[in-house]
Parts: sequence; C-alpha cells; structure tokens
Amino acid sequence: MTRVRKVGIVGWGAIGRVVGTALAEQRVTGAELTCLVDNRPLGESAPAPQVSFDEAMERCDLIVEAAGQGVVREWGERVLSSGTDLLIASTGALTDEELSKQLLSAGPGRVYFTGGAVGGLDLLQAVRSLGPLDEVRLTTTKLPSTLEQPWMGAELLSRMRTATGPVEVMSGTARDVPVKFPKSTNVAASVALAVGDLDAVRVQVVADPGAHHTRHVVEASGAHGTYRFEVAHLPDPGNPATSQVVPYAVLRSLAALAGRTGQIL
Ligand SMILES: NC(=O)C1=CN([C@@H]2O[C@H](COP(=O)(O)OP(=O)(O)OC[C@H]3O[C@@H](n4cnc5c(N)ncnc54)[C@H](O)[C@@H]3O)[C@@H](O)[C@H]2O)C=CC1
Ligand SMILES: O=C([O-])CC(=O)C(=O)O
Repeated sequence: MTRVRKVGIVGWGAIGRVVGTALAEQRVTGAELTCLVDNRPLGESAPAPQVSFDEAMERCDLIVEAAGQGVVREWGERVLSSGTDLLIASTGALTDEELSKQLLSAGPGRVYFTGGAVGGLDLLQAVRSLGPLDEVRLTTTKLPSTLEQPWMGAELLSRMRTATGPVEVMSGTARDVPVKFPKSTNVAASVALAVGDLDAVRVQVVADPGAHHTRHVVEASGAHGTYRFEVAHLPDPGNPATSQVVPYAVLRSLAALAGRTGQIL
C-alpha cells in the first residue's frame, strides 16, 4: 500500500483555502491535510492546526507554497534540506537563478511546480527535446487594479485607472516581468520553466478594464512546429489577481504526487 502524504499548506488565501478544504474533505486520494502556516491568525474555523514553518517541516512530508515568492526565497531550501517535498505556486521566485540552482540541487526533499493558470506547459516541455524554440511569446491581460504596483509612476497609474481599453503596462522577458508583478505574472516564469530559458520568453502585460476574464496567450514556434495556447479564466472573487482555476491546478498536481493513476500527467 502507498503511504498517505502528510500535506501542509503555506498561505491560507484564495489558493490555499480551496486546496486545504478539498484535502480536509478527503477529496485527494492518498493525501491528508496536516497543518497550515500563515502570517495572519487563522482562527477556529481553519480545518487544521496553524503552526510555525519549522513545525510544518517536522509534521509534513509535502508542503504546498501558496503564499508568495518571498516564502519560496526564505524557506524553499530549508524545506528541501529537511527532507520535505515542496510544491510551488509562486514560480516567479525561480527568476532568481541563484535561488533556482539552490532549489534544484537541494534535497533530500524534491521540488515541484504547479502549472497554475497557464496551459500547454507539458507540450512545450516535450517540444524542447526536439531542439530550441525560435520564438516564445506570452501575452497576459488582466483587470488594471490587479496589476498596480508600488514601483509604478503617477503617469502609468493614471493611464491604467482611466483606460477605456487595453493598455500595455510592461513588456520584457520572463526574467524581468515576474519580479515586477510578483503576485500576478508567475505564469511567465512557468512558461520559461517549461521551455528552459528565461530570456527566450518575451512577455507583454496588458491592463484592460474590460478583462472580465484573465487571459494568457502563449505562442511559440520552432523548426518542429508552431504552438498556440490561449486561456481565459474567471478571476477569484476574493482575489481577482488570481484566476479561479489555480487551486484546482494545485489539487491536480497534488493528486499526481499522491500517486493517483489513470490520468494524463
Ligand atoms: N502559478 C500560477 O499560475 C499562480 C501563482 N500564484 C502565486 O500564488 C500566491 C498565492 O496566491 P493567492 O492564494 O491568490 O494569494 P492570497 O493573497 O489570496 O493569499 C496568500 C496568503 O498567504 C499568506 N502569506 C503571505 N506571505 C506569507 C508569509 N511570508 N508567511 C506565511 N503566510 C504568508 C497571506 O496572509 C495570505 O493568507 C501568489 O502570491 C502568487 O505568487 C497566484 C496565481 C497564479
Ligand atoms: O492567476 C492567474 O491568472 C495568473 C497569476 O496570477 C500569476 O501568474 O501569478
């Protein structure tokens, strides 16, 4: 019989709550919710004890990061060194190549990334075996309020706030963009993880007051073919920076790690 994975969740927010509730209701075969970590008090209604990060590493064999890039930076290597596996939602942290190298070589715990809000990563990763892609482009379109950042100047903020149609707020590579929008462009880093090159992925971030759905369009081409994946997600009602589907992508990743059979990986 396979062992039951003891899962801890860091971040009891839009993603963590849905994931934690599903685990607590035993909707993921082979995985159980053991504890929660958050820097805010979670209160009585939380379905598992709130513990410190150190305690979570002792109690769990798999930690789900659903809190932010800073948590990956601060805790990632310690989690893996303690022998606990780590499933990362905030893939943008991996744009720091030093951190990325540390996590990929740390252990004995293993590091995993959820596909999150974007699709087609499996195929892009497979295509990579045929040779490098010539061009990879990601266009992310979101509601302006979800893209506002402390570093933005008055002129850009005003353009975003008064826009009546799409406004480009940044274009760059998957190395530059997730650092500038840490809570809302992890998808750029996820695409780069799939194609294996941060600088090869050109990213355009667009604010659109009409974006009732968050849209991610991935276009890639190379000697072996052309690829286009487009998704349009309803935002989470409590945190519109995050698409509603993301916790379900995390649950799918968890189910694979817990050993479910009979599905496409
Ligand atoms: N890969 C992907 O496609 C996506 C990744 N994300 C990532 O997931 C993260 C979480 O997303 P949501 O659940 O929507 O955010 P959220 O803001 O709804 O919840 C985050 C939770 O983490 C807690 N938290 C923050 N910093 C912490 C710390 N240092 N220690 C302990 N707890 C901490 C907060 O108190 C909050 O409860 C985002 O910041 C983003 O980096 C989000 C959406 C898509
Ligand atoms: O949820 C989404 O659509 C994308 C997102 O926030 C991210 O990439 O960080």
